[in-house]
Amino acid sequence: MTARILDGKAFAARVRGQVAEHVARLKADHGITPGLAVVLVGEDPASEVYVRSKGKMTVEVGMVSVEHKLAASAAQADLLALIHRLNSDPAVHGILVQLPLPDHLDEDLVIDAIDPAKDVDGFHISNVGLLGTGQKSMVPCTPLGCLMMLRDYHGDLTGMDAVVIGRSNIVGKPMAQLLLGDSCTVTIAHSRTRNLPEVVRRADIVVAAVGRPQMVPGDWIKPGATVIDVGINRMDAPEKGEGKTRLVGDVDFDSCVQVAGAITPVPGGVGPMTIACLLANTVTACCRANGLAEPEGLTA
Ligand SMILES: Nc1nc2c(c(=O)[nH]1)N[C@@H](CN(C=O)c1ccc(C(=O)N[C@@H](CCC(=O)O)C(=O)O)cc1)CN2
Repeated sequence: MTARILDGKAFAARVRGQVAEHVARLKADHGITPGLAVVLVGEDPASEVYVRSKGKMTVEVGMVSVEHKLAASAAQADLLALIHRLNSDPAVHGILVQLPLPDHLDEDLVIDAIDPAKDVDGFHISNVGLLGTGQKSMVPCTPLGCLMMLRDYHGDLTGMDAVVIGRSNIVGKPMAQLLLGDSCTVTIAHSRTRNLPEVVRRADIVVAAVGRPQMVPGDWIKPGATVIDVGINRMDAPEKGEGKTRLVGDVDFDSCVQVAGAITPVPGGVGPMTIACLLANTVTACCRANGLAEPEGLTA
């Protein structure tokens, strides 16, 4: 058996199309244009690429994009002052601080300075608590994208056994909460989990988010299971030429694709959904701020 490949690039394009339609309606019916502010501190090359893509796609769906670039040496007080300004700017409905931050900045303090209603990353402690208690919240973009893909493929997830490998605040924990919210039986596994292969073999849904290249081999996967690969690991690829690299996920695609029922590739799987869901969250935040109906199918 060869698994069905879940095409995140095409799915993300559809989500962006839905966002664009909603933005057009907000403008036409209410004269409101959603605005997203992205803050980049320093010159991490990958972060620069992601921030550029976010700005470009924000404009493409008809929203206003504001970018703030701070030097790598920026003081915490200056970053917090910028966030406070954005919090009180009525034209800004979503605020995102690109991670990782330089080491001298306190990530928790910075994230918790963002107005929870504008926290389109869903990382603020208030949103974490709301999600954990099953209340309306802003939902982290990558797990939201995974959930959308799973719902699209399976329809109802009720009663399915899901194993999330990885316990990060950004992906593993919120992913587990979302799957629980959809009535899956959820296990969070991690590097210290005993008998990890056996635990993973029980799962109808495997979400791999550990940040270890190709860690999950095909013989850990139950035949027919759905495998969602959140890993984005850049590896040397001398076979492509000197100094060349390639991206691999946290699962060994070549062996897993032979056993799984469905699988997301890397690149082109979950990654593109992250920015699509950021745009979806910005429209949701804008609607909530204005007391308007939220876009259907774009929230958890
Ligand atoms: N504040 C945040 N910081 C970071 C987040 C986040 O959600 N919020 N996530 C990641 C980076 N990220 C967006 O910021 C992101 C990562 C990957 C992709 C993506 O489309 N990946 C492609 C491959 C791209 C490539 O060739 O390098 C794919 O998987 O197909 C989009 C966004 C960390 N920081």
